[in-house]
Amino acid sequence: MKVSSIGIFGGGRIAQALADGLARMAPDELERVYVSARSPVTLSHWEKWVDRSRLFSPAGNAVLARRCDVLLLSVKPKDLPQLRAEMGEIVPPKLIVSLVAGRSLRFLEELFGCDVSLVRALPNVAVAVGKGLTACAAGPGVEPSSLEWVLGFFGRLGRAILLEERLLDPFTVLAGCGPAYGFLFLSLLTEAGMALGWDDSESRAFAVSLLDGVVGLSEAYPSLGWEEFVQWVRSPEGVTDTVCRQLERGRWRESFLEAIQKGVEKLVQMQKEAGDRRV
Ligand SMILES: NC(=O)C1=CN([C@@H]2O[C@H](COP(=O)(O)OP(=O)(O)OC[C@H]3O[C@@H](n4cnc5c(N)ncnc54)[C@H](O)[C@@H]3O)[C@@H](O)[C@H]2O)C=CC1
Ligand SMILES: O=C(O)[C@@H]1CCC=N1
Repeated sequence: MKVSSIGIFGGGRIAQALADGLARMAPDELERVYVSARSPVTLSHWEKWVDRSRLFSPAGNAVLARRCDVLLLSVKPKDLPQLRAEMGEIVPPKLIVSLVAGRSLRFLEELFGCDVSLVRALPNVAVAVGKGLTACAAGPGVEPSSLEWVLGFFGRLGRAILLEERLLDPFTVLAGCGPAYGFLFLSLLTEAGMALGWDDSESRAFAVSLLDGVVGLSEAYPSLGWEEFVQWVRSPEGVTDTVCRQLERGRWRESFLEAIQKGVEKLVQMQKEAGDRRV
């Protein structure tokens, strides 16, 4: 599929992560990007990536929808109907790529009609550094070359995989939201360091080095299970053992797994409220 222009509708957090990733990993791609956003402040951020002539307010959404080959939707789920109305007539061939969490291909098909190609892509913010994890699911009738384009686009920003659509919601909670869980853990490590007497920036640097070491070890010993890694450090009756026992008494594992389940329930509830029948 030949793509000359990519319209990004909604230039917020995930779209800006994409732009940063493109600037690092595929700067040529930014030359064909057009963006619309509601707030002038948001648009002014985009001036570091995209020429001002390619930045639009929502009043330009119809122009963008006409002009661009790929229409990438990155507004909040609740803003999708309004955006659709502003986009006006969509004349095929167009490839619509929706990053919107929890809005099914069926819902999008009802919104945009069945004569456009629809792909859902669920990235995470690590696309900003070329380490994203993005899952894609294609609507019926999407040309293999269009799907290949989407996988290639997100593949340049990390890892891109194809999933059955029914797995996109669990994937959203695990991987789309996942960076937040990692940062929560880093913040906890930092807080612990500060409680033990280091200042904020030293503690933060320790926390990052620690996790970097953990990732390095997991890559160097791929056959070891997570529990084996823990046991490597957790000498019986030792200090790590004492800390781990305390965490286990606080049911931190159960609490985390229950929280993930709550995330899935939240997506289901959001879909129901929007009248989106589940896939
Ligand atoms: N933030 C993340 O890590 C991820 C977000 N997503 C999905 O991406 C979508 C966007 O999320 P965020 O970037 O976090 O939200 P955000 O609120 O930061 O960005 C949304 C942007 O869309 C703009 N917008 C709203 N209506 C518009 C319209 N009619 N025309 C033009 N711009 C409009 C808003 O002003 C805002 O700048 C959501 O549907 C979310 O589920 C998916 C994966 C990861
Ligand atoms: O929190 C959210 O709703 C979005 C979806 C994935 C990451 N952020």
